[in-house]
Amino acid sequence: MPVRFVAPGQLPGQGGAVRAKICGLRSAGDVAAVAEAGAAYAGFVFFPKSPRNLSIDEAAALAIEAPVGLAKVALVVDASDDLLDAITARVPLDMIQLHGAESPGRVADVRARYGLPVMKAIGIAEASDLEGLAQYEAVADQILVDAKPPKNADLPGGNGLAFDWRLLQGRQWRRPWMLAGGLTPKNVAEAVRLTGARQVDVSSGVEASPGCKDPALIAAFTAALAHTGAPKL
Ligand SMILES: O=C(O)c1ccccc1NCC(=O)[C@H](O)[C@H](O)COP(=O)(O)O
Repeated sequence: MPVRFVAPGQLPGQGGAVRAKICGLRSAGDVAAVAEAGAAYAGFVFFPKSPRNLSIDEAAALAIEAPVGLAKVALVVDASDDLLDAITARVPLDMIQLHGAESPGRVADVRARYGLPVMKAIGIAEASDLEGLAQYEAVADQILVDAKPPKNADLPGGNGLAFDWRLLQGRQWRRPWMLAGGLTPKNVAEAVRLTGARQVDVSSGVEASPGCKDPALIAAFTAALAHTGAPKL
């Protein structure tokens, strides 16, 4: 499978900056804060149960005005082709994030149908959860390694929970990947140090309340990446 989306400095061993994805943006102010902080990716959530959910029209307006160079990611959960058709028709995107129980076959289908890089989220709570990762590395452009949600949680992600980062130590990766789950300005440098992540994703940890991003926390989050031993973006 050709890798269609590999930004400089993201493959293991290549060095470079640690890139940040700030997920769950809902306003032009959020997008401006993310761009100002030097984040690499902006995430828009299409999941009605989420406090970060936004309509296709709202996302289109934000994405169209986003600065060049800020990668726009649509996050969906077990989305139908109809929903993805509607999103991709209106919202200028750089990546689709699949955050449900999508099979490897579904990941491959989405990638082929929309011609966009696909990032598959995998929930981790214990070592055995890593076993299924390889089959997604074979079909996805990137992997989002996130905390597994608690049983009966309303949200499959964005719960502000961390997992044991030591589970990732020494792992060989076949694709660019991002670390997520319970990251904050206070703990992200340690998380990067322990896992070797070159990309990190955050939502709750840069919010004043669920769904309300705090520009100061966003800036603190990317500033904290300067203390990871890699240059800030
Ligand atoms: O953020 C949401 O509301 C959400 C809803 C449904 C599926 C996934 C969701 N978020 C996924 C993300 O990309 C988060 O950034 C990631 O899970 C980390 O979240 P957090 O632990 O809150 O930083």
